[in-house]
Amino acid sequence: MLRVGFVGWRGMVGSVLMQRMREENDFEAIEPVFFSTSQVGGTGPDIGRDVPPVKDAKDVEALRVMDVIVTCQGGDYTSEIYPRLRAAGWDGYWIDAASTLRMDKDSVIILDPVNMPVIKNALAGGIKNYIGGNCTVSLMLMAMGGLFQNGLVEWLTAMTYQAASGAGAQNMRELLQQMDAIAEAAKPLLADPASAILEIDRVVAHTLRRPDFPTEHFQVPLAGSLIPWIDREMGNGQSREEWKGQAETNKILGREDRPVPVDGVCVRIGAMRCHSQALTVKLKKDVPLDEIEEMIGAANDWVKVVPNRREDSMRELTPAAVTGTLNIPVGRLRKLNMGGEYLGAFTCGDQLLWGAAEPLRRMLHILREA
Ligand SMILES: NC(=O)C1=CN([C@@H]2O[C@H](COP(=O)(O)OP(=O)(O)OC[C@H]3O[C@@H](n4cnc5c(N)ncnc54)[C@H](OP(=O)(O)O)[C@@H]3O)[C@@H](O)[C@H]2O)C=CC1
Ligand SMILES: N[C@@H](CC(=O)OP(=O)(O)O)C(=O)O
Repeated sequence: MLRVGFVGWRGMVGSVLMQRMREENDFEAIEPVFFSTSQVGGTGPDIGRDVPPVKDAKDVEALRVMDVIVTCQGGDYTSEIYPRLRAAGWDGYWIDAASTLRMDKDSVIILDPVNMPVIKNALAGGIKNYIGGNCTVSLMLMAMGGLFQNGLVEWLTAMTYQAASGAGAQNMRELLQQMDAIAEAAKPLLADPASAILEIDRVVAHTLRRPDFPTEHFQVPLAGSLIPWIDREMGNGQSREEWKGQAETNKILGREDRPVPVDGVCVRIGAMRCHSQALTVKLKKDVPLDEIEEMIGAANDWVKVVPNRREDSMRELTPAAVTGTLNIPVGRLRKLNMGGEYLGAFTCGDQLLWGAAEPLRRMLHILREA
């Protein structure tokens, strides 16, 4: 039985991972050991049976006896502990949610419904590091995998609508605090059906600009607004989130030597945990729309083509419909005015599931079967 160390299981991504592993009875087939940087000696998560007390996540000797380490603890932890572990001779499998090791030549970015052959090749070649991809990239590829599989994508742009959860748990809380502050300010006027809408709007705008509006984590209002920048500046006008689009897509697909151009604008909006994306795809040839829909819908078990109609789009293609599920709806599919080779699409996915925890859970399963 594989001895698997879990680090970061108390965090947001880690909690979703624990929940999914319980749902799929994954703990039955492994010997789990739980680690923490702050709860040493405490009780591990409820997995339906007794587990040993929580161990120190910085104790290299305790980590070294694991066959596999799964970490959702964050990039700083990876940077500190991973090199020490390898330097101590540890030869196990490292499965990580953080971006630190993603682009290393000794790492594979895991998204098995899209790149199982890349993962299998890497396992056969002795690669030991398997890293979850950026949530936006993983969700785009789960949606558009069929077009990539069929070699139809000349280039792709993504205009994103990214949820607060991508910035962390504290940011999700702050989004709700911001919503609450706005609602409180507008309440008296809202209660009066005769109040003027422009007066309500004035109060809301004033509230967003008040110095005591809660912006400790986002730095600016997100509720009632948006933030057109995610992650740090790359120095060429791109944000790091936008840079990951091309870099990670091509690494996942195993085609870094002949990359498909991918670029766009990444924007934070006031959704809780679902990232949405409006995509423009330049196809290599003018393929009929019904064939495109078939390719997209057949690519994996979770993607679903939503008919390009108002009612279906409003009901099925939204964060409200998708949150907490593994579904990847793709809709608004149509040829754009630019010509038959230009495809418009819209997709939405839970960034804590396919965007973070699920590829890690599935990698563990792949290792068990190997
Ligand atoms: N958030 C996201 O959407 C995504 C995140 N990732 C990556 O996953 C990693 C972790 O992200 P995320 O899960 O958001 O991080 P969190 O901040 O939610 O959790 C990280 C760690 O913080 C510690 N912690 C301190 N206080 C608490 C508390 N009150 N409740 C729970 N944990 C606490 C825990 O470690 P300890 O037990 O040691 O105290 C926990 O494992 C990052 O590298 C991130 O880049 C990847 C894809 C998406
Ligand atoms: N950057 C993503 C979340 C994230 O954690 O990405 P990455 O795993 O690439 O650091 C967002 O803000 O929505």
